[in-house]
Amino acid sequence: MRTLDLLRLASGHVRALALAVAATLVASALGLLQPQLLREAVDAAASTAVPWRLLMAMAALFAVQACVDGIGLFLLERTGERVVLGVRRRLVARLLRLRLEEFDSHRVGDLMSRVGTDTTVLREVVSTASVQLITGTLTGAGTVVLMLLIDPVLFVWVMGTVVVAAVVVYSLVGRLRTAGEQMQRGVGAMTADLERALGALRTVRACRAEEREEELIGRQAEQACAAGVRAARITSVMSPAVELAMRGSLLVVLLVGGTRVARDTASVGDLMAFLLYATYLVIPFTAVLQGIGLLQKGMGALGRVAEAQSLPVEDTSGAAMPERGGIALEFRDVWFSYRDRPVLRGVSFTVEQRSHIALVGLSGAGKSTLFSLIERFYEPTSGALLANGTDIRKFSRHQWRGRIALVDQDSPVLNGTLRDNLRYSAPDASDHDLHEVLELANLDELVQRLPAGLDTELGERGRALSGGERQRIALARALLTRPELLLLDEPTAHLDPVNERALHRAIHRVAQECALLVIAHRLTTIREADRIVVLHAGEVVAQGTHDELLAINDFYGRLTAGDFVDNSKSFEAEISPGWR
Ligand SMILES: Nc1ncnc2c1ncn2[C@@H]1O[C@H](COP(=O)(O)OP(=O)(O)OP(=O)(O)O)[C@@H](O)[C@H]1O
Repeated sequence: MRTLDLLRLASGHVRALALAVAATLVASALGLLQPQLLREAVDAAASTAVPWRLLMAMAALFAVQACVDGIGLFLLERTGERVVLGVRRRLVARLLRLRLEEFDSHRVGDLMSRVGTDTTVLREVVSTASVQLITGTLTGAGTVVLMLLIDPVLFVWVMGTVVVAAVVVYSLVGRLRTAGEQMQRGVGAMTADLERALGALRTVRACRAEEREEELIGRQAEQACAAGVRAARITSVMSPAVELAMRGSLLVVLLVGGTRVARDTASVGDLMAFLLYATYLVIPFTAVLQGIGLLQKGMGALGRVAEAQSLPVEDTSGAAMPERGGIALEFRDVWFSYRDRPVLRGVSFTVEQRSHIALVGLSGAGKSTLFSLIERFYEPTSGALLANGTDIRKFSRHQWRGRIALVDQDSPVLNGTLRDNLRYSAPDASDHDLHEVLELANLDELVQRLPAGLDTELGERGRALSGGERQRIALARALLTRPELLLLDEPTAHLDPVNERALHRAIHRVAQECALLVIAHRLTTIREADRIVVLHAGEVVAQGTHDELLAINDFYGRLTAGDFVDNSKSFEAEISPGWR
């Protein structure tokens, strides 16, 4: 099965590979001619003068062999790189499109190590193991035939020792493969942990956890090392066994062949040629051995690459959306579970066109999950989300996401300039559009302050910015697509009162143009809304305006008595199952 996968890897590169293997084979064949010439030269030198022509031919043969060998090697390395390029591109494309559930059950660092380390092992299989196995086998076979032709009796002696080595190798190959697999898994786990720790470096430092992390990641590295050592142990048994067989066979050749020459039953030329072939046999034999070892390691890596390549991706099919004109979104009896844990239970509410709806509820009530369902990161377990009456599952995800925009709580800023960051959602936006949304998000002052304005590099994940600035950049980016439905996760969380008021004005202006669904923690944000949906433990427990809810819902009153973000802990403690 995996061998098939391996062959499939090489498809598309068959010509280049065949050319490379052919060059290496020609080089090997030229090498095989050399002992024949030597034999003739030695036997001729015994009776006549030094045969210069033969010696010149041998020198030329050496030179041509080296050139052809070099060309073959280059072609192979190049093909290896290209095969890996293809694998990496396919893998990256796949990982970027995986269903979000997959990231709940796979570690990002481990997936990354499949693109980096595992593909590097694969390159070795393609560029080294393939030629080692093919040319090693063919050259080995050619050498064997020539040895048989020169002296069959000597050959049988030599084979006796070689068979012993072959049996040792065969018995160890499976274990080498397992060790290779374990090593790659260890490297994957180490990369995943390192990625996690570096991604949260500030927390690591603040918690003084460097040593603990070092210990943990070091342990993963040790596991990879232990598997590597196991592989080395197996190889260390294999290699001396082969070497012993080789040296033994040389001794046998010298002993048996020497006796035969002494008794005049074979010529010195025969013995020298045979001896040279016997030493030459070491090269293909070792090559095949190393090729088998590499192939086993490569199978482990291939397994990991193939597994990542087969993870399910988001379905991109679906009908085109109708012309723009505003979205009215309806949640109709939506149920949803993360794995087997129900998080939303029969949620129903509507976001009318150009309306402004606030979602409130305690931490863990399911507010962000509602956003994930709207973005179609996950699908409801039952029930449906309808846009202007049509189930959103009917539309292509790509088109649907083009009509809505999401500003998350962590508002990530990507690497690059401010302009790159803003245009991330709308690559064709003009500078005029950019300035419009910058003004809307109250960012013009920031642009003036930045040394290179829109072309200032923001650093990885926007480290040079404050939380509020990052949030407003995320908002400006979202607005640039002119969404028909804007999802905001507590947009004023990081803002001071001045900026908060400015952002509220911005939101108010945006709300004239599109529907707004806002996860709100602050009273000021809640009050802005046309209607408030109160969510508790995955259920909509009340809906209405601020004043209506104050009158009818005791929980809502207590929830909004202060800025309940700060008081949520005491609310949670107070709330009993019968609070409604
Ligand atoms: N990827 C996930 N896998 C499993 N459970 C999850 C996942 N994401 C969220 N949950 C769980 O689902 C529940 C609802 O989470 P959600 O993030 O929607 O709440 P929230 O109301 O947005 O909370 P907050 O205000 O704290 O952001 C929580 O109990 C949370 O533990």
